[in-house]
Amino acid sequence: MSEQLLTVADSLKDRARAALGSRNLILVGLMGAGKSSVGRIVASQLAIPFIDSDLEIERVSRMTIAELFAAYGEQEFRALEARVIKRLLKSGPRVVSTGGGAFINDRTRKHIKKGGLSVWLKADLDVLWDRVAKRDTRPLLKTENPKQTLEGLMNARYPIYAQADLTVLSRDVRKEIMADEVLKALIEAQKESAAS
Ligand SMILES: Nc1ncnc2c1ncn2[C@@H]1O[C@H](COP(=O)(O)OP(=O)(O)OP(=O)(O)O)[C@@H](O)[C@H]1O
Ligand SMILES: O=C(O)C1=C[C@@H](O)[C@@H](O)[C@H](O)C1
Ligand SMILES: [Mg+2]
Repeated sequence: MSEQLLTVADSLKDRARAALGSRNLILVGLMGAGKSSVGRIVASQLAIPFIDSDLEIERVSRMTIAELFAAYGEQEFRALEARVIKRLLKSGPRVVSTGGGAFINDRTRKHIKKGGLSVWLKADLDVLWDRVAKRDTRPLLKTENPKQTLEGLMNARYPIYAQADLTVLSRDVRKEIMADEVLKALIEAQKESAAS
């Protein structure tokens, strides 16, 4: 990378870090949108801690998400998810990647709205399907026709994800490029709020 390009990359990180301040950045969106993988890169670029709520739930419960769904059902999982996310957002700045259903739950969505700046990674069905079809660990997709189930979740959930503070289109490009797009959206949002 030339010296000039390095400077541009550095200033993107610095400007995004300044725009975030002490707030948390919370990634929301459907399974496969890239919340966990892109969130990790964003946190590393901003040099702040990264936490994935699904992994944190698995750590505190000492069970996998699939085991939690099987043993206690979705409702209990959502209650645990709400408590874990509330706790994770108590201090900042952090990047918190949430599970796909977190923002859909009313209680969890309130914690997220209060706890920082939310970013919806929005992707189309084919991008999501290509990614989630590679692993069968997602309990909600253990159906006769998982692609159709995913489409149903998109239809039901997209109007709710749209309530996030920012939306970034999750395209079929490298995760690093997606991470840069999140940083740019953060800077733009800060500029707009300073101008209003
Ligand atoms: N931009 C990208 N390009 C290529 N592959 C990607 C990209 N983003 C994510 N992936 C891959 O897609 C899969 C799903 O990504 P990831 O686990 O980050 O999604 P998620 O939004 O956290 O999903 P979940 O809600 O299930 O936790 C992973 O295998 C990841 O490596
Ligand atoms: O979309 C969802 O409701 C889910 C997504 C995953 O991240 C996990 O949190 C769990 O499998 C539920
Ligand atoms: Mg994830």
